[in-house]
Amino acid sequence: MSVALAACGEGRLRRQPADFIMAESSSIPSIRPAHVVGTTLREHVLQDMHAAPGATGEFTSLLNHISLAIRIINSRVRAAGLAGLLGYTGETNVQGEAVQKLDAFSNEVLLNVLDRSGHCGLIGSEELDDAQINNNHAKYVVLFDPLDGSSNIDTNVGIGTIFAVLRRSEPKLTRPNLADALRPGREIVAAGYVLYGPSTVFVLSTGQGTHGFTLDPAIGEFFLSHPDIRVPARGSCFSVNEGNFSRWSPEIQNWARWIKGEDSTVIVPSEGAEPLKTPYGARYVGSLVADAHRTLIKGGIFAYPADSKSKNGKLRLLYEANPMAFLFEQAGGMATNGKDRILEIMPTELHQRVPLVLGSRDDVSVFRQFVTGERVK
Ligand SMILES: O=P(O)(O)OC[C@H]1O[C@](O)(COP(=O)(O)O)[C@@H](O)[C@@H]1O
Repeated sequence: MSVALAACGEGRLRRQPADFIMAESSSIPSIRPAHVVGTTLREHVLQDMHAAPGATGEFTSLLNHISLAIRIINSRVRAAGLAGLLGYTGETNVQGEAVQKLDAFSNEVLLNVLDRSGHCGLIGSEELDDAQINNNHAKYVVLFDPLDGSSNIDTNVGIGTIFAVLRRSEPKLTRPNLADALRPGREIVAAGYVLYGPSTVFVLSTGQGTHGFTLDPAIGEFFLSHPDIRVPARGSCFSVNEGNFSRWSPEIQNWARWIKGEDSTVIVPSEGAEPLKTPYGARYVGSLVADAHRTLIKGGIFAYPADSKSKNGKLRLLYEANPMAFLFEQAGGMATNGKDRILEIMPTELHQRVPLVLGSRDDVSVFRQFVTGERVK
């Protein structure tokens, strides 16, 4: 790609992609830099911080440290087969799952970088039995799933990292403890996930909408690519592991039959809305991050309900369901356990599981109507 030096106001010269310059050279003084270099994740978070009264910069620094850990993990995910990071460590984690080398590596990177940040009073990870006290008087709690979609690691299918950040109430007065983490999701101050897919996309919310950033591998920087994501009110795809059908409750089986168009009941999700058109298409990757990302962008519904084998579903409340629910709600979507709002659930354990249903408002409302019996057929 050729570059040229061009004026960009204030008399400074700046390198620009030549083909862009040619198009507008007739009005060099009016070239707007924004066209050339997107907003970086760092700048976006800084803008958010400036909007927050009494901000000290610690929050921004914490998010920048998380972004650093993500870029390190990304570099190894993209070359896992060459870096000897495929396969298992031989250990079993607190979930009873065999730990994969990439799980362990990603966990170590996040623990190391968060420790170095100095901003974490407490850290909780899917790969750690207990929450870790880090810096006694630090403000924040970070809870994460270092590598989500483990069953897809060795087959090069989309995997991800998920995290949530909470602010401790009295960091200067109290020692960090588990109670700092066992708080409802509505108290989250930031949540995000990263999808290591065809490109690396970081979806983040600090409570001012949900935004997506794409990593430019040539520069090693995340740039704003999906500003202010809005989940469509309804979609045309459903995402669930139908292999569990026989274990679902009759209500959820009814919902599945309906959404596949096996029964022709016409459903109008809310007063005055258009009827929902079935059958929906089926999409299921088996990585929460990949299935949730598609649902966030295109709409529709993702569900990992409870079943006769896993009474509370499979996914973990604190570092899978809560961060996803925060991001979806900030994008105008919905997240429920089938009855209650995920972000209202009061946690009792670090690794507790919860049924998770998230997606478009119309689609999730109908799921809830089937589960609550408001709608049988
Ligand atoms: O294979 P199943 O039972 O459909 O479960 C898939 C679900 O389990 C998970 O892999 C659990 O997450 P981890 O890989 O982090 O343990 C989710 O990403 C995914 O949605």
